[in-house]
Amino acid sequence: MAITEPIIVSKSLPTIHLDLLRAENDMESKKLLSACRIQGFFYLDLTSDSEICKLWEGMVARMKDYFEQPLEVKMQDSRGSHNYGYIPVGTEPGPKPETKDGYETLKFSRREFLKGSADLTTAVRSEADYFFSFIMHAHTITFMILERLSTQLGLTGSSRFEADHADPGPSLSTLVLLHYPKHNNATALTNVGHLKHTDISTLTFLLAKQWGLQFLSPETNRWEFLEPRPGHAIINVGNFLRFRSGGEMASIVHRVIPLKERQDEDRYSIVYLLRTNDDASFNDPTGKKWTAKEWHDYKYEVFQSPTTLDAKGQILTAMMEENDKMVVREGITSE
Ligand SMILES: O=C(O)CCC(=O)C(=O)O
Ligand SMILES: [Fe+2]
Repeated sequence: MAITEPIIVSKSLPTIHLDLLRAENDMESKKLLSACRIQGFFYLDLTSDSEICKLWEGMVARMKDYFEQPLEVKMQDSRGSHNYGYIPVGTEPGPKPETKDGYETLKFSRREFLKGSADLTTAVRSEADYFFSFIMHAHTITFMILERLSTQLGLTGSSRFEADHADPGPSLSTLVLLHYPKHNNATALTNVGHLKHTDISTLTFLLAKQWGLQFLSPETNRWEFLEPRPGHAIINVGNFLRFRSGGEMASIVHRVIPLKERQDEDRYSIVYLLRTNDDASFNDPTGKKWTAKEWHDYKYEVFQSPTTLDAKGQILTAMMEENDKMVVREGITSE
């Protein structure tokens, strides 16, 4: 896939400044809303927040230490859950035919942390304060972005997006640490990248220093690489924000593909998925009603059963690969 396709780097993503959003700068909030409507992805400049930049470094160091361990040690952290514990490489289908995914993950749900749950693995418990501090930062930033979006749209009271994300209502907000091991030149490429999908989230906060992330640009209809930028997160709109905004916000299909045919360095990405309370509900584009929890569970079921993938593949992309490009294009032409 990577070898036959040209490398196209996206030039369209806007950069939003965290300090201006925090200061409730109206122009910056307007830029934010426009990015969520048109591209569905944007860079968030974090350089004004030395604490989160420092946490990013510390998280990567801890990920390296963790993932370096022998597989049998990491497998002791396997919990058979989508929200906490270890999952080895090759558990889900890959982006290329006949391949499996090329990443291993360690996940922790925010709720398990808040509860002090015994399900948290030893590896997580021993660094609990550090990981929780990262979750709190990522949560506060994504929550603040939701507030700015609600205000820009003139939403009030229980119709504001934050209302569906209130504590202590249970939610599946989760921190996912991903390691894509570099490819050995001698072996067949059976484990590669990350299948195309849209996110089961309201907003996704992603930190990565290595290339690989692509989105299906709604402006050009092409797969474009998103350049990793130091000091910048990549934020994208998830399914819930798209559905709850009546399709006004774009939850865009993305995947991970090595820049060259073989990935020549280890790739580490840190993903915080801000999710709604489990009982929040919405209608999908076909009009079917779902709770957030039902949508989460069903989408994961499809993800993990390659036999139903073709038939139900649209669920993975939230039925949007074709539809949404049209919605977004209409959005652009009507402006
Ligand atoms: O690893 C990445 O860069 C992307 C991961 C991703 O899309 C996800 O976890 O939803
Ligand atoms: Fe994703």
